Formats: sequence, structure tokens, C-alpha cells
Amino acid sequence: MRQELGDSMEQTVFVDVVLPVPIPQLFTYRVPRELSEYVQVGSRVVVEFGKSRVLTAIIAVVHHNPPPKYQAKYILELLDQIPVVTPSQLWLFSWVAEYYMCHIGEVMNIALPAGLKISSQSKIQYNPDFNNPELLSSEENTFLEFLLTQDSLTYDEVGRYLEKKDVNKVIKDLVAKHAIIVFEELKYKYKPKILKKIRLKRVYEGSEEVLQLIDSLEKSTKQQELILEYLSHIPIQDLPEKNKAGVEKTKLREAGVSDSSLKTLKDKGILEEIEVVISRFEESAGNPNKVIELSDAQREASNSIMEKFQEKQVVLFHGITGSGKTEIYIDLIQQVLASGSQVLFLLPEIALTTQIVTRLKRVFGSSMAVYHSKFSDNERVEVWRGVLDGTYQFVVGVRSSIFLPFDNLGLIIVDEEHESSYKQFDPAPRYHARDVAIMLAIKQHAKVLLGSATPSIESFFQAKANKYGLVSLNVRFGNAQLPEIRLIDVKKDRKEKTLVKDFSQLLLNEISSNLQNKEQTIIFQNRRGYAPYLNCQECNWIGQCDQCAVTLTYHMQSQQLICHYCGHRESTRKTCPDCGSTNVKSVGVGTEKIEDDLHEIFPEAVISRMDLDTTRAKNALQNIIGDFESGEVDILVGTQMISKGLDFDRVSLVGIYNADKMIHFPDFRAAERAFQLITQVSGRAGRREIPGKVLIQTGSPQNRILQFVINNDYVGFYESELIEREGYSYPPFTRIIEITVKDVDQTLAHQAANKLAEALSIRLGRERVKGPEKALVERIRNKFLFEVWLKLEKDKMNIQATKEYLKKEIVNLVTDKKFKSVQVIVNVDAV
Ligand SMILES: Nc1ncnc2c1ncn2[C@@H]1O[C@H](COP(=O)(O)OP(=O)(O)OP(=O)(O)O)[C@@H](O)[C@H]1O
Ligand SMILES: [Zn+2]
Repeated sequence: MRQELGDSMEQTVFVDVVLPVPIPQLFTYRVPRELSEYVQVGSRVVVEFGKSRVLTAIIAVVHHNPPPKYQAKYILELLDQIPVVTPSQLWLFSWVAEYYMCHIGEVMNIALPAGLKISSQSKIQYNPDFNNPELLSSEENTFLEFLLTQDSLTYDEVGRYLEKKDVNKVIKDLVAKHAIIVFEELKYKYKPKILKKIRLKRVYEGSEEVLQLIDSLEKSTKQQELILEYLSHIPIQDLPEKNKAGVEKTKLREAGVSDSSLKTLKDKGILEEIEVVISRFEESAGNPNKVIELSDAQREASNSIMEKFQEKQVVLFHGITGSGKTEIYIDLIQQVLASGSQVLFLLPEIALTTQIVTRLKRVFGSSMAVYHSKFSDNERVEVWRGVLDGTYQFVVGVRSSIFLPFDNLGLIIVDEEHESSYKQFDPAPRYHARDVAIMLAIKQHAKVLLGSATPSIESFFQAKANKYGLVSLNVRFGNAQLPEIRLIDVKKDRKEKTLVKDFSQLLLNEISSNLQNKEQTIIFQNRRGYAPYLNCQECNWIGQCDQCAVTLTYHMQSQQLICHYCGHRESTRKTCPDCGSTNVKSVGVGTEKIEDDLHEIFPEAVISRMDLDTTRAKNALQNIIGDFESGEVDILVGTQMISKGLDFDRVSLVGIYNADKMIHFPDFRAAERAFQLITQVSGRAGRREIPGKVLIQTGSPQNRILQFVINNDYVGFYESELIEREGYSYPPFTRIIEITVKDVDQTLAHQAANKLAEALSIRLGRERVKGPEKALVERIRNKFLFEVWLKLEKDKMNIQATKEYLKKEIVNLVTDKKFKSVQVIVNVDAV
């Protein structure tokens, strides 16, 4: 907060600011006297950083102490009279930085929408003092002549003029010859949305005046028509005060009004044009008081959640698929909003673009804001400001919405709390939104509701330990029953040669009878593309990414081989690059191939596909879901995207094409993930009157996880998984810090990782330090990756002290000349 200045008003004011860059400390700047009264914590300032960068920073402290070690520069500009970042946010940013071992500037960078960070761009200008034209080459001369005709040019514009990609050298030379000047121009990123409107000048507002005006235009039919058209929108004869708001220009145009008559009437001083700033979000006709009738079981669950909140900050709500968790959330949200507090509802990325938002909008209308990565920066800025000024008391958003400027939260709901997409992988901060939400709630004395049909092992553990309240809902809403789940032994079918394109007869029969009954089917395969790889049948060549240690995935539609790690693409090959054979085949199965095979087997069926490849465009996902909802599509093939909280009426069959990859994945969380994913996908079946069936194709029907899945036994799964976790010291018994050491030189990366692991084990003990080992994908974008894992027992280790020690050891490593090029990445609570 701003400190009292008392009678020392003459003293120079300094501010310590957070800069959106990875540096460990705050920087001090000096405030020009004319601004010193206005600087406040949480306001943005524009400052120069380094020699040529201009950045937006946030004021964290206002004081009178000049920095001891350097001469403070002046702030260049103060952007806000009213702070855009709250004290609670600044606190959260530094908590996140500390906990996830990154810099506060990196948190700020992720938290603030780009539209709130003005940036600078370099431009060049002719130097008016230049008088050595003999120094210039003829090319430079021509360019300078062109520059003289322009005010200034951006680097891009220079590139376009010179038809060169890299103009740095050209510019550097010209600067050295003092022929041009480089300067920074600030670009404001946020642009308000402007609506152009037309209205009558005030003198015509009265009914007498209007009538006279119409009469006076007797001879100019077009102009008279325009006035009459205007009056049809705004009957100022009856309501003169309506004139003030005017009519949208586009509305008049739609009615056939020409620009020329508009211009004439403007020139004559009869009409005027005004611009108003409007919201980017449509006013939707919500009915804020829509009453939900909860079923008895739902009402009981809702009451029980409220009761548990009396004692516990966090409640875990374990409600099976289709139990109607959303309706219960709505009930709770209404109660909290009515008490005057803010509510944040977190959803995983995919779930958010879809049905649930529509359902919430219907209840909460335009008082609810949505915060999403497919929104433009401008839209994000409007949500940010709307939360600040109280327009939005309720926000539904993805993980980054925990950074919005709330100051009075009453409830945070984390739906599908088990979802790993709540954890950010790259770049830093590598935070887990669920865990940050709990910290935020503690800070603001709010409650947290974690909801899932398949809770994370961590959360269920906390609930069992009585740290969180636990509420369970074990019946589906209405008359719906949980689906019947059966395993199909594909090994047996393969031996008996009854598989058709790797589909079992049983699954095909069920799909076929579903088609006859006009019921819908979902087929799940957790692999996109056509086939995992291309393989030469003669010499065994396999298509690999040049830069990453992975096979390239074959995509048939685009006829490309694509690396799913770095995005590298190349066109497919008909012949083997090694031996020249034409016997090159695709091996393995992705969603694109399944769609293709099903087309062949069921030519009459309408089939659609939902994966990363088909949903890139802005509305693609909605369209796929819409077509499936409306019943136009018979079979939907998809990756894990189809498991995310979708609610369809007529799905009576879910087929899981191959469960084996999921259950045999080499990762301590593989079992948990597989159980969650298969249960969630299965949960899309039979959500209404029609009972659902789930068929799972597998080579390991005896597998522990699958046995729990078919019995719908979450608690059994949890208990068995917990034994495994305890045996191997994995979370929830430990915290895991994953350290990745990267370098283009494999040996160097390995040596560096070894050195770090050695240093860490001296203090922590060998048994707490695992590795270094090659990462699962050992090379990405030409860098070799080695991982060191710290397993820190929660009850024995001082995590804070360990982190400090780790920081120190990393600094030791990277300041060693030998390892100068090595990059170290720390991921706290890696998942
Ligand atoms: N009280 C209610 N009144 C009317 N319809 C309801 C009610 N409760 C639930 N439903 C309907 O039942 C269906 C399932 O509810 P919902 O999608 O909220 O389940 P869920 O618990 O979120 O399941 P999942 O975890 O599988 O996503 C929805 O279509 C929902 O509209
Ligand atoms: Zn690659």
C-alpha cells in the first residue's frame, strides 16, 4: 500500500516493480515528481529494462529509498490511475513463484493477459544530422531515399522493402554510419470495441422540431426517408430522451440507407455520428432466478457439502458419472453469489468450450464471465476489468483464471479435479491450478469444492485423512443406470482369427445393432493420426523425427508424417529412404485410421471424429459436438477429448479400441490415469433412459485396473493403488520434484545431471534422489534430456529448506564454466 508521506512531500518517490521476465528480484525505478502522488501498488508502469527493451511492470512497493547499488532510471509512464492488480494477487504471484521455484516475473507474465502488457517495437528513422553520404553503398543510398519519404519504418517494413528476412545487419551498418536512428515505439495492445452510432442533433429532439425538419426535407426524398427510418428505431416524438443513445450505423445501412445521404445530413448539421465503447460479450438472456429442482439424493449431497464447509476449507465431492454434479454446483453457486461473494468455477480446457458453459449461461446470464484460451486478448482484458469493477461476480475459466483480480472469493469449484491439464508444463510457472486454488481460498477465506467421478489419489487421500470433507453421490440422475462394462480378450480373438481390422466380432455386432436402432456409439482410442509410424517391410526402416527421439506419426488426410513433440512435418514416402523398397506400410492405429476402417465396414453410417487434428479451428469442437447431439452422427471416434464431461442423450454403446497402451505406460501415475480415463469414457454411455454398454478390447483382461473398472469400484482401486504408492514412496506419501537437465551434447547433459544428483544426495540421502535417467523421450528439438527425481517424504522432510538447497546446487552447476550451455528445468509436484 501507499505509504504516508507526511510532510516529506519533497522527497523523491521510488517504486519497486515486478517485470515480466525471469529475474529473481524486483527492480527499483524513480518516479518523476509530477507522478509521485499517483503511483500505487498494483498499477502498471512502463519502464526501460536493459539497453533497448521497454516493458510493462507492476508496482509492488512505493518508498523513498534510492537503490544502493545502481542509479535508478525514471519510469517512463504510469498506465493506471486505479490499480489493475490487487494486493491479494501480488501475494499469490509471489507464493506461486516460491512454491514452484520460478521467478515472480514469470508468474506475472502468465497471469496478465497480453492486452494489459504494452510492448515496444523497434523502428528506424532517417537521422536529420547525417552528412556523410559518401559512406553509403548504392543500395543503402536508395534505401535512405525511400526512408526519407517515410516517417519511420518497423523492422518488418524494412524487410519487406528490401525483400530480406534478416535486416539486422543492414540496420546495424546504417546505425554505425550515423545515417539512421533506432527508437522504440510503444504499442498499446488492448483495443476497446467501438460501435458507431448516428443520432439527431439536439436542436431537433423536440416533436415540433422533428416535424418541421421532415417538412423541410420535402424535396429531398432520400434524406427524408432516412429521417423517417431513424424515427422508426427511435420514436423521439414520444420519447425525446431516447435520441441520446442513437441508432447503430449498421442498422441504418441494413435498412437500405446510403452512405451518401448520411454524409449529406451530417454535413448539414442535422445528424451526428458518435462512437461508444461496448463489451465484446453479447448480452445473453439468462434467467438469473431459474429454480433447479434437485433430486432427493442431489439435495442431500448439496446440504452435506454446505455442512462440511462449516468445518473444512476444502470438500471433495465424489459423484459418479451422470450423477448431476453440475446441477449441485449451480445450486451452491447461487447461494454464494446471493451472499455477495465472488465465485470461480475451474474447468479443464476442453470441457469449457462446450455444453457446460451453455448450461451455466442459461442460469447466470451475462453476469457470468468466461475466461478461456481461445478468447482474444481483448476479450481477456474485458473479463479482467469486469472482475475488478464488479461487473462479473462469477467466472468460469481454465487454469489461468486463478490469476484474475478477485478480492472477495466465497467459493472456488474445481470440476474434474483429477485432470492433469490443471498442471502447466511449459513455460514456468509449472503450477497446479487445483493446488493454487486452495492457497488462494485460504488467503481469501473462501471454500473449495473439488469435484470428480474419479478423484485424484492425492485428493481422496486428504479426504480419508480427514483433512478435506468428503461427500459421495453414488446414483445417477433420473432413471439412468451405470453402464454394463465387459472386457473382450483380443488375444484370443486374434488366435482364432476372428478380428476384422482389429475389431472384435462382438464390438462390430453391437455397433451394427446400434445403427439399426438409431442409437449412438462412441469409439475411443487414445492416439491421433492415422498410424503411429511408417515401417519399411524390407529393411525395417522407421520414420523418425530428426530432432526428437520419437517416431513420426502418419497422418493420411494431409499425407504427412508429423512429430507430436516438436511439430515437425514432412510429406509421406511411397518408397523407403534407406533401401528404396516400395513396400512401406503404416503400423499401429490412430483415430484417423479407425474412422477410415469403420467407413469401410459400415458404409451407411455417418461417422465423425474428435481429436486435436479435427478441433483446431475456433468453432470446430462445438460443431462436432452439436452434430452428435442433434443425432446427425451415428458414430463418434475420438481421443481422450471425448471423455471430458460431455453429456449426450442417445449414446448406448462405448467401445474402447485398445486399453493396453494406457495400462502398461511406464509412469507411476499410469494406473491412476488409465482407471480415470476408462471410467470417464465409459461414463458417457447410458446417461438417460436407454441403458448403456461398454466394451473394452484388451490383451490383458485379468489386469487389476480393468477389474476395478468393470466393477465400478473406485474405492477398491484407490486402496490397491495406495499400497503400490506407499511401497515405492510415491505421492501422496512423498512430494516429487523433477529436475530436467538439457543440452545438445548428450555426454555433457549426462555429466551435468550426474553432478547435480551427486551433490543433492550428499544432503538428502541417496534413497531420495533418483536418476539421472534418460527422459522417456530422450531427445526433443535436438536437446538430450536427463531427469533427476527427488522424492521427499511429506512427514519427514522440510520441503522449504530442501528447495533452497536445490536452488543453490543448480546455481552451482550452471555457473560452472564447463556446464555453461546446460539448461536446468525444475518441476515441483511433477505429474
Ligand atoms: N436436478 C436435475 N434436474 C434436471 N436435470 C438434471 C438434474 N440433475 C442432472 N440433470 C441432468 O442429468 C445429466 C447429467 O448431469 P451432469 O452432466 O451434471 O453429470 P455429471 O455428474 O457432471 O457427470 P460427469 O462426471 O459424467 O460429467 C445432465 O443432462 C443434466 O442436465
Ligand atoms: Zn520432433
